[in-house]
Amino acid sequence: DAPKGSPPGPKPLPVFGSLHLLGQHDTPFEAFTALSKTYGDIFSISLGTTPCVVVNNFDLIKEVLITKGGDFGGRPDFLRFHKLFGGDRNNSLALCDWSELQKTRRSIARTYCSPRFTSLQFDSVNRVGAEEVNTFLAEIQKLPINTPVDIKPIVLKACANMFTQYMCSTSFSYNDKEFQKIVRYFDEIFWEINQGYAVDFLPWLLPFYHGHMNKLTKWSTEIRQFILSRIIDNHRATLDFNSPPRDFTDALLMHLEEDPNMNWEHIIFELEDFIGGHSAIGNLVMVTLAAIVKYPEVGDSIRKEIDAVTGNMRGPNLFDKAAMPYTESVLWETLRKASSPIVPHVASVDTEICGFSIPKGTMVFINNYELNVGKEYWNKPDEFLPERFLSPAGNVVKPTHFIPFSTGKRTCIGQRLVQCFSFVILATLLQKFDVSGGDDVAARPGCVAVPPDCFKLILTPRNPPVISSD
Ligand code: HEM
Repeated sequence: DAPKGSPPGPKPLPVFGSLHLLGQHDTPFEAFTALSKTYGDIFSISLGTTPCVVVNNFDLIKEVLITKGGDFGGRPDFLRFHKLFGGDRNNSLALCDWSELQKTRRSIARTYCSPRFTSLQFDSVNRVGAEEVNTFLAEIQKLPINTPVDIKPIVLKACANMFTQYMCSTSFSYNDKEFQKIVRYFDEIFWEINQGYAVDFLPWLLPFYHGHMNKLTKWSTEIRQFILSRIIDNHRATLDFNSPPRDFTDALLMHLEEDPNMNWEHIIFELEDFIGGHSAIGNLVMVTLAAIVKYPEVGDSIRKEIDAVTGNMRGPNLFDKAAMPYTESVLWETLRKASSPIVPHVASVDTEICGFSIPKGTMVFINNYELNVGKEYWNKPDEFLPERFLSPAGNVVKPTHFIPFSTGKRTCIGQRLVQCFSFVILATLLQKFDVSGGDDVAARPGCVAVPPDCFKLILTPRNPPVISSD
């Protein structure tokens, strides 16, 4: 086929490009869907002076992420990203460009962050999850009942301890002031990463963001100090190179000795990145609870499943997940409706998409919003229907175009931990409590984050029936 040149797209304004077009919708991804109706499933758009391409259907998305994944392994060069990672975004696993180092970092992480069902690590995830939800429940039970309470900090602390216990064999008291502060900073950063800022594309606005950028540096510096003094120092002092690694932290420290391409900074940043993953799970749990408040029948169906599986003689655990497909499908439906954006990719070479030429450096937005809520892909996409993920036989089935964790070489490393820990927190909470709330209980479209200070929830203790689970 003859080369098609650049993809069509709106004519940019000087300096601002087409940034103004994104402001006309609730989320940039809704704006992309609207523009695709005019310009087609692949179009060009300048954001500030950055040349970008947006791909809007599953075939094009597969071409970028899988078939040509090697050509699109870069990430945007936003100043914010540098600020969060010690001045260099290549310290970050999610925001770095593709490299040999990234390949190594992903492979060290795989055993721990994507534990196989029958592995020792999976057993450890289950044990840590079960222990931590007991502490979590004890904290929740201290809260006043039948009145709105701020449960997000408690959910986040439970998630943080699940991560630090699993990855670093260390956990913290919920009353520990330093721990509380660090959990809050991680959550601020998660919220921050989920926002788009004009300064990302208009770097000359930087002077106006001076205070903001300093805040980012402060949060990340304090987190790093905490991880060093409260986690790593002790591991280094007790590391035994002749024994197998006790956890992910040991594995990283041992790798440092063996691999001349890894340095001390890489280890700290990798650990920080992974521990930070807990905020994503805490926020996902909050977004799921918001859906349960809005659709009480969803909570009732989850409870029916928990009561049947546990007989209410014990708390739910990860080995119950296979027998609780409805509860799992609620999490998938939450991820679909939340439609969390895929981090933009960047072309690392001159290449093509669908015959259109894409010069090196072009930023590529993957419009997964369309995949998650488009009428061509889903029946009644606006409704919250977890059943859509259940087969007639009652098993969880996900359509291939549903990729909330993306796909290809930069796919999310934490997805299995997300599925494990969010399941166990949600099932434990709903076994013991009815959850309700006021009109402010809502999640934003196109975002799996809720603000650090978010809605409160009313927890009413249940007296679950004891059911024979024979
Ligand atoms: C609600 C939960 C989460 C969602 C929806 C989510 C989704 C995603 C998505 C869409 C990407 C981008 C993939 C791409 O660019 O093609 C990503 C990357 C990534 N995620 Fe997650 N994620 C979640 C939680 C986590 C957790 C808990 C961890 C850590 C344990 C984690 C670690 C990562 C890493 C390291 C990357 C970067 C991979 C790379 O660029 O090579 N994520 N995630």
